[in-house]
Amino acid sequence: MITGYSVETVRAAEAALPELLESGELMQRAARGVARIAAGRMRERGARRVCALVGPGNNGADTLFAIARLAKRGFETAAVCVDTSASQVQTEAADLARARGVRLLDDGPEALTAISRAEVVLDGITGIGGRPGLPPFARPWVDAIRDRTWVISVDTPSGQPVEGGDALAEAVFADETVTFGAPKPVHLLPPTEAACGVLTVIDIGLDLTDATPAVVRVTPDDVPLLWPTPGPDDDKYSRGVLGVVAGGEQYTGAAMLTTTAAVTAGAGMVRYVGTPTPTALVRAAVPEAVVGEGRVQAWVVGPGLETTASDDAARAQLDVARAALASDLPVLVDAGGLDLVTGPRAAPTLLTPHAGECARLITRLRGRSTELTREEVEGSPLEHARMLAGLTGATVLLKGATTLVVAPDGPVHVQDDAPAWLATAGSGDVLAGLAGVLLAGGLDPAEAASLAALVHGRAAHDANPGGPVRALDVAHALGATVARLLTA
Ligand SMILES: NC(=O)C1=CN([C@@H]2O[C@H](COP(=O)(O)OP(=O)(O)OC[C@H]3O[C@@H](n4cnc5c(N)ncnc54)[C@H](OP(=O)(O)O)[C@@H]3O)[C@@H](O)[C@H]2O)[C@@H](O)CC1
Ligand SMILES: Nc1ncnc2c1ncn2[C@@H]1O[C@H](COP(=O)(O)OP(=O)(O)O)[C@@H](O)[C@H]1O
Repeated sequence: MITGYSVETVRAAEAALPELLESGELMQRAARGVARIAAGRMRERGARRVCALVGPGNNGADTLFAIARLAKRGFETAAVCVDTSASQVQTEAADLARARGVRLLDDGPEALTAISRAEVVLDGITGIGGRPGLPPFARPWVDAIRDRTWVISVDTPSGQPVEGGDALAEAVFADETVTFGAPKPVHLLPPTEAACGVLTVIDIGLDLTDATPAVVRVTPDDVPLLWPTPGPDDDKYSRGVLGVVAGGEQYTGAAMLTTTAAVTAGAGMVRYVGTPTPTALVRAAVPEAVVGEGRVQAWVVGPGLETTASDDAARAQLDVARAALASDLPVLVDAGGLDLVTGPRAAPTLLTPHAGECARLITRLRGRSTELTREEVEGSPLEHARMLAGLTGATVLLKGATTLVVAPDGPVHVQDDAPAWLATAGSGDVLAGLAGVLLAGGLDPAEAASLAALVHGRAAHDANPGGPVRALDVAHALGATVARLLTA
């Protein structure tokens, strides 16, 4: 599991090491880590010239100490500084850098030339003390960086919101970021994760074992710990029966995709409730599924569901969907089912909208005439996932290139496991069946959602490594993917 922490938590962990903090040892560990990564990258790229951008705080001091180390390793070094008399540590760092042969430059044309000639730039303008927005003094510096220059941000890409939020176009977009102690929200959350590039975490000795994370990402190592694996005393009922209310006369395939995924992912049993055409399809293609109502441990309501029922069969299916939502069982609500959500439920609830569905549902629940758009949700996905979780009291899995899982309380879960090939019709139906199995197996909605997103993404890789996938192949791959992750 990868855990990210808020600035407040990281600062508290630093403060718990007063000797290392005051002696400057933490900073030296940070600088050593940056220099090691930068030197390796320069050798790899055959680069000679490196230029540091040095802001006024400790982030700038880290970066000066790091470039002093790079000078000692024989690279051609320069540092563009805003004010090295800003603090004692900056003055010390600047003196050391100068003594090691780093060319220290104030603002001006010479500085801009050094930046544009550099093959590698170290961005030390601001770190965790940075407020969103690039400091005005650094704008010309960042503008002077050429496209082909490799940018390494020290701790955080300067100007981007450290606690996560909208990525700012004028701020730094790094090729890689070297952070200290643990990732911060900016490194793990969309859309700012993209501004960090490749992330390396340097261990500087912070103890965060008892700290509460702000962001969590489930990794393959977690699968054996979290996946509901049957024991010798289990039977199909004790493993969890999943009820699926999906598909209609228009979206017939959704029923088959969701039930296939549920069966392949290892449900004890799947009960399917639908209208005649998808029912016939499920009977033919998923013989393991049991058609009709019965006792279940959790429900998936909504893939391909038509909520404007036009005949008795569709109305009967909708009655089951509404009864599931009114029950005290865990329910995953997807696609058409989201139109049936009216407010909080008492039982565990997982909503799985994509950005457009999220926008529609928020607009309806807020009851305002101003319509929230898909683009607004895509631009600020975390904000809107939180808004929907707040409006419904449910856990929200917001789909997209990066999957966000937001519960009404607790850390944000963020999964980034899928190839872009997974953006294909029907893959959301597969995710619903898979996550439903985990709900029926007793996982809480946030765990079920993030584990499902991980396995869904991995199964897409496994279905056709490096190439296009169809949703049904992802569903068929689930069993082998789970086995691989359980036994790795
Ligand atoms: N603590 C430790 O032991 C360790 C910490 N470490 C390092 O310390 C870094 C944190 O250092 P930090 O606290 O000095 O803050 P930092 O990120 O340099 O920025 C503060 C300066 O920037 C300015 N400023 C900010 N935003 C601005 C804006 N938008 N526009 C304009 N100005 C802006 C701000 O101005 P002010 O708010 O005072 O007006 C202030 O001058 C951390 O990221 C890591 O690299 C490591 O060595 C490991 C051990
Ligand atoms: N660019 C992308 N990269 C990786 N996965 C993506 C990308 N775009 C969408 N996805 C994933 O594809 C799935 C699409 O779901 P959804 O939009 O509900 O499809 P459908 O309703 O057709 O089944 C989600 O799991 C989503 O997270």
